[in-house]
Amino acid sequence: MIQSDWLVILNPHAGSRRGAHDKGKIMKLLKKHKINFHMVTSDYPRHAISLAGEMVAAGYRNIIIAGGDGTLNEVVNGVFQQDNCPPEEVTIGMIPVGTGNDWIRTFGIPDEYKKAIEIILEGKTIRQDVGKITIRRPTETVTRYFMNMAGFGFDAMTAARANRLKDKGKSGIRVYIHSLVSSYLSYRSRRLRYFVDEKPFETVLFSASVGIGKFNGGGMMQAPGAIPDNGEFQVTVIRRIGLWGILRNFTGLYNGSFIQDKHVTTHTARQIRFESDKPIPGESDGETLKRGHYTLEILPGKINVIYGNDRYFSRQPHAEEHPLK
Ligand SMILES: Nc1ncnc2c1ncn2[C@@H]1O[C@H](COP(=O)(O)OP(=O)(O)OP(=O)(O)O)[C@@H](O)[C@H]1O
Repeated sequence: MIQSDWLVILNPHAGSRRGAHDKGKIMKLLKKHKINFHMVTSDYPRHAISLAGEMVAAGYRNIIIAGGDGTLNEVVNGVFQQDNCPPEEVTIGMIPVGTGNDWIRTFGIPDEYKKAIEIILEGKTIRQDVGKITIRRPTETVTRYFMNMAGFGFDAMTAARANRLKDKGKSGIRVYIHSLVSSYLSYRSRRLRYFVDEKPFETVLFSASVGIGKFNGGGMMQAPGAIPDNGEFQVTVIRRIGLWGILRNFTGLYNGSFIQDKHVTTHTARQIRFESDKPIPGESDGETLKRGHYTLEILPGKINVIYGNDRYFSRQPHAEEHPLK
């Protein structure tokens, strides 16, 4: 039976355990705003994947995520791995509890519980594109989905280090700055072939980002041209670059102007494939990926999300409204 209540999936670990600390506060705010809901919590890493699948099977179609980008990523992977209902029938709202909270930046949702809940009540939805990653490894092929951005090379090494710091209880922008500096000291750029809609390119890769949303790394605009409902990724490829090059572009990373640097190439793509002799590190929505050869495909207009403002949308016809029941 289809449930009319909201399902709230709360990650107690998000935001360096802000989820656990603020659980009561979030429940109180939801009740105050007269939102009927059933709350479940993720008890261990990746638990939200199976929870989302089970809860969709139990009839929930409207899901509020109280967590960060990693929790959103897990829930969407759960929605795509089940076959009880098409992802297009699921609507996602976000109460940002994470550290970076980068997905909300493209969707005009403030990093504040009360305002985020008011936006959920307003109920404006758009069907956003979803990224599908296929990782080919010698022993297996793995599929993952993402909602915001995937990164390869330096970006992924930084994300992995940031996750380790978060696990140690560190929080805030310092997590990203610390990870950036320590990754730079140990990272080596690698020769890499990549194919944009099958057109071949070769580079010595420092870092690559594949964006549906524009931001990652706690507010860096790594894919300034990404539009979440236009059926295309924006791909940003940074060639080998020295320390001075990074420092010179640091402000530009936050306002997107770094893409004008001579070390940077951008593409729009429906599919992108990365191949290297030694697999490069990868991440999607900040979650570390297994290493292998990566193929990323865009799945246009696949899941309904509640947004605050539409300034970054294409407003193409497939960005249809999906009224909440
Ligand atoms: N009960 C739990 N104990 C430990 N880790 C958990 C638990 N539930 C979920 N996780 C893990 O918590 C991690 C972090 O979640 P999330 O990404 O939402 O928060 P964040 O890292 O603080 O935010 P952001 O990604 O926006 O920076 C995820 O990798 C998830 O697998």
